[in-house]
Formats: sequence, C-alpha cells, structure tokens
Amino acid sequence: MKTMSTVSHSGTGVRALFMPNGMGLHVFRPVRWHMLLGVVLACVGALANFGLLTLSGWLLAGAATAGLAGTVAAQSFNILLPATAVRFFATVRILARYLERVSTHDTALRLTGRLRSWLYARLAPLAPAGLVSVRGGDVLSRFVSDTDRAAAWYTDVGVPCWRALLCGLFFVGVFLCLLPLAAGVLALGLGLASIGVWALVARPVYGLMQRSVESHTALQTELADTLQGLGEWLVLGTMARQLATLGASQAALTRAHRRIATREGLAGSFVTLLMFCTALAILGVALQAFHAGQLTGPEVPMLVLGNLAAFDVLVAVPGACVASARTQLSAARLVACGADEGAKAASAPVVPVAPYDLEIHDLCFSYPNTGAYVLDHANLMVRQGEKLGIIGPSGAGKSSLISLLFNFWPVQGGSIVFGGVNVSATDAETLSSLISVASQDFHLFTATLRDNLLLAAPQASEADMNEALRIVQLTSFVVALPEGLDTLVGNEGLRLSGGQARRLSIAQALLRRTPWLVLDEPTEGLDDATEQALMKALLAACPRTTILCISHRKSVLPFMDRVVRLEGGRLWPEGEKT
Ligand SMILES: Nc1ncnc2c1ncn2[C@@H]1O[C@H](COP(=O)(O)OP(=O)(O)OP(=O)(O)O)[C@@H](O)[C@H]1O
Repeated sequence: MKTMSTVSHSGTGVRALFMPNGMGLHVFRPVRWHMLLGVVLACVGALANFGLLTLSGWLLAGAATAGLAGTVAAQSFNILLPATAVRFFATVRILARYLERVSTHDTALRLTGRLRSWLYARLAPLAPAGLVSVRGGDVLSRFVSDTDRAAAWYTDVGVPCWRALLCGLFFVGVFLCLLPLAAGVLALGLGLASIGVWALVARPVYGLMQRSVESHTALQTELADTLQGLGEWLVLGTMARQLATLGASQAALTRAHRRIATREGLAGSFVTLLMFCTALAILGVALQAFHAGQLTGPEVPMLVLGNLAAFDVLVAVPGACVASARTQLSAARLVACGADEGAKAASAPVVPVAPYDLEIHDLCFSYPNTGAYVLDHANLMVRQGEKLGIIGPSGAGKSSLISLLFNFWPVQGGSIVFGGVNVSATDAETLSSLISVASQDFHLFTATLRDNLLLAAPQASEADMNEALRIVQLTSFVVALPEGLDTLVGNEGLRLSGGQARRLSIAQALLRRTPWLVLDEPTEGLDDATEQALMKALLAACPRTTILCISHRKSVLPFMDRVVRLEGGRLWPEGEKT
C-alpha cells in the first residue's frame, strides 16, 4: 500500500542552487521558455546596471579631466554620446527590472499551479488508505506552503544564481579586455565572496531550515487540529494545554527563523566587506596601470564602479542559499507524497457491466498494522434490484465492507466481483458512478442546501431536488426556511440537526440515480414516524435500485427483501447462529 512518507534528508549541493532536487523535470518543462525569459531579463537588468555605473564613472571622470585641462579641451569633449548611452542604460535597467518582476512572478504562479495539479494527482490515489495516518494539517501544509516554496525556487534561487554566474563571468571578461590584473582581482573577490557565502549560509542553513520547516508544519498541523476540534477542546477543558502546544511550536519556529536571518545577514555583510576590499584593490592596480600609461584617467573610476556593479549580482545570493534550502526541503516533502502515477496510468480501469450483481467470495481483510481480521472468509451474493439489510454489532466491520466495495483498502484474500469485474481491476471513480453511498461520516460543505445537492448531481433540476427532499422528508423543513434551498447549511452543516444533515446526504445519493444505493444508518436520529415515512417513500421511488441498508434499527429491516448479519468476520443470513 502506498502512503505519504516522511522526508529523507536529501542534503544540499551546488547543483541544488540551479535545479530543485527530486522534482520531475516534466513539472518544469512546459514553462521552460517563461523561465528562460526571466533569467534573460534579469541578466539584461544587471548588464544595464553595469553599463550605467561604468559609463557614468567614465563620463564624470572624463568631463572633470577635460574641464581641468582648459576651455579648448572642455569644448572638444563629446558629452552627447556618452550621456545618451547613460540615459539608454538607465532606461533599459528600469524596464528590464520591471519586466523581470512581472515575468518571473507570472512564471512562479504558473509553476505553483502546475505543482498543485501534480501533487493532487499524486495524493488522490492515496485516499483513503494511504492518508489514514496523516494529519489533515500536514496535507494542507504540503499542498499550500510546500508548493508555494517549491515554486519560489525559480524566483528566489534559480534567477539570482543564474544571473550571478552568467553576469559574473561577463564582468570578469570585460575587465579582462581593459586590464587583466583588475580582472584577476575581480575574479578573486567574486570567488572568495561565493565561497564565503557557501560556508556561512549554504551548508549550515540546511539543518536550521529543516527545523524551521518542521516547526512550521507542526504549527500548521496543531492549528488545523485546534480549529477543527475547538468545541471539544473547550468542553474537555484542555484548551490551555492546546494553546501551550501551539505556543511551543511558534517559539521553535521563531528561534529557527532568527538563526537563519543571522546567518543570512552575516553572509550579506561578508559580501559587502569583500566588495569594498576588492574596490580598493582594483583602485590600486588601476592607478598603477594609469601611471604606467596602460589606462586613461576616466577608465580608473570606471573599473572601480564596474566592481560595485559586479558585486551587485552577488548581493542576492545569500538569500538565494536560504531559499534553496527551503525549496529543497519542500520539494522533498512533495516528492514524498508518492503515488505511482505510472502504474496507475498503465492499467486503465475495467468498467463493470449490467446486471450489477455483487459477489463476495471468501473475503479476508484486516487494517494495516492491526493484525486482527475484520472480515474472515466472508461470502455474500446480492442480485441487482435486491433490497438487503445488513446488521451486526458495533465494530463488526459493516462500514469496512462498504469501503472494500470501493477498493479503498487492499484485501488479504478472496475477491469482490461487481458487475462481472473484480473491484481491484477498476477504480473508485468508476464504481462511484454506479454506486451512491450515504455514509455515516458524510461531509456537508459550507454552502447552501442547493449547492450541496448540486455538488452530488450537477445536472439535477429544481424539480429533481424537490422530489429528493420529499423522499427524505425534508420538504416541510425547507419550505419553512425564508431562503428555502438557498439557505446556508453553516460550517460542516452545523445549522442542521444531525437527522436533517443525514437526510440531506441521502437526498444527495438519490439525486445521483445510480443502480446501487448504499445507506449506512439512514434513519439514525429520526423519530419512528419520520423513519417509516422515509423508508416507504424511498422504496416506492427506487423499485429497481439495489439497496444495501446498514442499520442497527430493527424497525428498518421489514422494508428489506432479506437481512444478513455481519459477526465474527462473516456474513450470516439473519436467524442463523455464528
Ligand atoms: N482506518 C482504520 N484503521 C484500523 N482499524 C480500523 C479502521 N477503521 C475501522 N477500524 C476497525 O475495524 C473494525 C470495524 O470497523 P467498522 O467501522 O467497519 O465497524 P462497523 O460495523 O461499521 O461499526 P459501527 O456499527 O459502530 O459503525 C473496528 O474494530 C474498528 O476499530
């Protein structure tokens, strides 16, 4: 059985700065040209900045030198061309930076969308067996935060690192043309800064980030649990303890963030320090070259300012290293949600055919890691159109039997054949188009009565909905509501009584008009008169539908053609001894 596994330590490396570990390239391939455009724009912005600073330095120094040399020299100094070039670079820098922001954020949003679809495709086949041991908050955290962080790899890691590498090489090349020694100093400065950033941030931050992501997930999970069970925490008087747990997760998260920020700040300061040291060294070698006649006066400030522009592309790298660690961890958490898409795609579901008879043969089943068999060589035959009651003590396995009908869990022995097809050869989607279930743990969405009904059967007309409500004895209740079907049911149906909510879930199942209808405790919480009226109306409305009715209430059973009892892992005709 596939499950959502925990994350293994994937480590970090230089490669991680240029592509996220473990994520299938197919996630990124469709947006590769958008990604490339962002990198190109980022490089254009950095080059324009370099051009602007170097040319400004040259222009100012050139104009000053010409001014000092006298009127003739000042008049012969051509200021128009370099001034136009300065304006050109300034405009290009503004435009490139603006377009880079728009383009990279657009690409990041596209990536987030693709990652969420990709994750959903991996998570959906896991439900419910593979997700049973996973807390809802953890799934939410992977779905929202981890996809966001993994997509931010492009804007926060990929673009700055590629820009630093490509532009860094280009700047050294330009310096090489002007003064090889200055190029050596610049290359040394950039190299030392990169190594320093690597040592100060890239390596140590991974462990800190791991703690931060764990604390963040713990906080999100605790928060989801707190909100879901708010009523219970209050009633049980354990709210203070729960709040203390939340506080501890928040404190751990803050601690981890503070340490990461300290490292990042330290690396940023180191880059700035090296930038000034390299600037001084370049000034020294440039002045020497000037005295030796290898450089003109205006070229000296040009090199110094060029050094500042060159280091500008490194300033974002400490942040990129932090983001890289964050991204790698999130990518690993996403990859850990591992359903085998290939295996699913390879075997297309077989579709059951009419008559939709059910044959359960020697079925053996136990939940993973429990050891105890819920079903032990159980047998059952149900013909299409039959009305079958299933009774049995609490915990006997009645609801489990319904889950197995949908192939939600792997069985240890025997078979379930529906419509001539072993359910393991088909999938839950195909089966649910033939079988509607009104289960005990149904979920009503925070929407109107109408929305909840249409969710089950989008094609249902107003008349269909009214008919379904009539069968489940909810007409008078809905008619009395000022907003009728457009009344909000509240969070998880809280504005409905337990019996009303259960009947609404039966109405949903009825609207789907499937050949099979499975009702798990359909009349629980109803008074006798309503129960009888509902069962009568239901049978009258569904003469040809197969109905499987699980119930503890004896009053429901006379409506069934026959009744079986689930006990000791087997199904017995009612009346026989186990
Ligand atoms: N996800 C699960 N993991 C492990 N054990 C489970 C799981 N779900 C149910 N069980 C166990 O399987 C057994 C059968 O549970 P099931 O819900 O099918 O019983 P039931 O007959 O429907 O009970 P009830 O009438 O109270 O609804 C129980 O002992 C239950 O504790």
